[in-house]
Amino acid sequence: MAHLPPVDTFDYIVFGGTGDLTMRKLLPALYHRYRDGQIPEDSRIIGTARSPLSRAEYQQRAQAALGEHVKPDALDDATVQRFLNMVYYVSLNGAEADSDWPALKTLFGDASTSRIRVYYLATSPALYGQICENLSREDLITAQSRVVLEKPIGTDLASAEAINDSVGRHFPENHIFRIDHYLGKETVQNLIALRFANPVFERLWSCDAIDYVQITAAETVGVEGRGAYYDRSGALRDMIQNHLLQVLCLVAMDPPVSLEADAVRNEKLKVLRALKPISADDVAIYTSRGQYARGTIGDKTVGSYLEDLGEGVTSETETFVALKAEILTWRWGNVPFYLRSGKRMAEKCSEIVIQFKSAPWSIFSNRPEPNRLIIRIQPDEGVMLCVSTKDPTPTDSLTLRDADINVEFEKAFNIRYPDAYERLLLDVVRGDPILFIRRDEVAAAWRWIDPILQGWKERKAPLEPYAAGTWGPEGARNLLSQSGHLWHEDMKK
Ligand SMILES: NC(=O)C1=CN([C@@H]2O[C@H](COP(=O)(O)OP(=O)(O)OC[C@H]3O[C@@H](n4cnc5c(N)ncnc54)[C@H](OP(=O)(O)O)[C@@H]3O)[C@@H](O)[C@H]2O)C=CC1
Ligand SMILES: O=C1O[C@H](COP(=O)(O)O)[C@@H](O)[C@H](O)[C@H]1O
Repeated sequence: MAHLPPVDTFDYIVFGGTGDLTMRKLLPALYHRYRDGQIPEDSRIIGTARSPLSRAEYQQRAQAALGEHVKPDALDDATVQRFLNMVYYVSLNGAEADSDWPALKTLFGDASTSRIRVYYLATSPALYGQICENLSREDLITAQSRVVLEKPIGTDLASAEAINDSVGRHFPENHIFRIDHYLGKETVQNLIALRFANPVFERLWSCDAIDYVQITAAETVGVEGRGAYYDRSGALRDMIQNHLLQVLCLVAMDPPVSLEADAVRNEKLKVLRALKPISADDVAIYTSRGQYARGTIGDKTVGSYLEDLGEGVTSETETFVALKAEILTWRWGNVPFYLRSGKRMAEKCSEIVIQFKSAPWSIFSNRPEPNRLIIRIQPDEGVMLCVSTKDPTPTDSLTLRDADINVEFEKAFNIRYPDAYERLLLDVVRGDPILFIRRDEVAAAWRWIDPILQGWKERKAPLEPYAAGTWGPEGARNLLSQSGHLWHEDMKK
């Protein structure tokens, strides 16, 4: 492995330290970076939550989480023990002024104020403002402090603005890191390299050559233990408002003048602001929403969303959304961007499909299929260009056959692909905001999403059931077929 320069010593204070995200993603990510020598031994990871746990009990939970979420070949006892030595716990209600803030203060002790302090808010966003208020009142925000906000920030534009105002009263914008883990995925970052280091693509990257774009994030899991959160959120707020719109921005933005964070964010913002509004009255034309019913995934029969929520529960929350977005710019005139995301779908797969226009004329006995560029975000990260080649069968005519130019990154570079959080957690310590979302981007995304939510609330588009293990409801197919387009559904191709 190449030498990875260590970051400066830090204290990472995770509010929501006993939660699903911390156990499943944050601790394993920090472990991997520690194992690769990027985290100095005198750094500390301080979990906080209301649960009354001793440090030893929290370390046991952390150890169990590593056992469950880190591959065995990356776990060795000595490294795990040294990592656990960095782990602390403070029982604290982040939302209450009279909670045990002195315990946190004592833990900081007389550590130099030049030590980097990261407050990671992995709780409900409704608590972000109060936590920051308490940190400020307790004088725990130093010049070297940063705050990380998990998504989704708010449930609409008004609540997002209120949260951003309340956090912004205590942290300057350049110390606020709004995380979107899709931006930390290698292949999503690779979009910048693919587009702006390879003129062969960028020259074709517009309505001149591109027919339509599809961005999919499909999951086979249901809501698992997160029903209480998810039922108030739904797929549009959980996945589209943040992850898929961010991916859309990277696909659609103009070349930034540099890789300086604001240069990139300015270009993304232009895309968000150029999205054609979908009014509440138009949701039936531009969107499809669904909720999973019982079905089969692989050879396993799984229950419906309502069954997953619990007996006797009713809900109109969407677990699937597809929509047709349009970007009102010269580059993207008349190029639909189809976005879709759902739970309990046929396969776990996130990908971008760039569908090029057909050849204007064919001299062959069969027509060439239009070229298609598939950027696989996960799993099997890679890029595949589908081209027409000569069929090698010795017939009397020159006929065409489809073939793929396929690069699988993990194989090509012979390296374990890091989880998105591994990159992002250390970027916060480095103070590098390029893969984090600026406040105006959050607002622009909600401004576009709000009327869709309103139209759905007014029931202007049906909530269709779809069988678990399929690609979503009929409405999603109709959304494309009316323009003669098809979803890419055989992800292996
Ligand atoms: N889980 C995931 O995969 C993802 C989650 N997120 C976001 O991350 C955040 C956390 O999600 P997740 O981990 O799933 O949620 P969980 O419900 O699993 O965890 C919530 C955590 O917050 C703590 N908590 C609740 N209230 C308080 C309080 N008043 N003071 C201090 N701690 C408190 C809980 O512990 P206790 O009850 O002991 O206080 C628990 O540790 C959410 O914003 C979510 O949207 C984003 C992307 C993915
Ligand atoms: O942010 C979220 O993302 C996950 C999907 O992430 P992925 O990296 O596995 O694609 C999703 O399950 C969750 O509901 C959502 O909150």
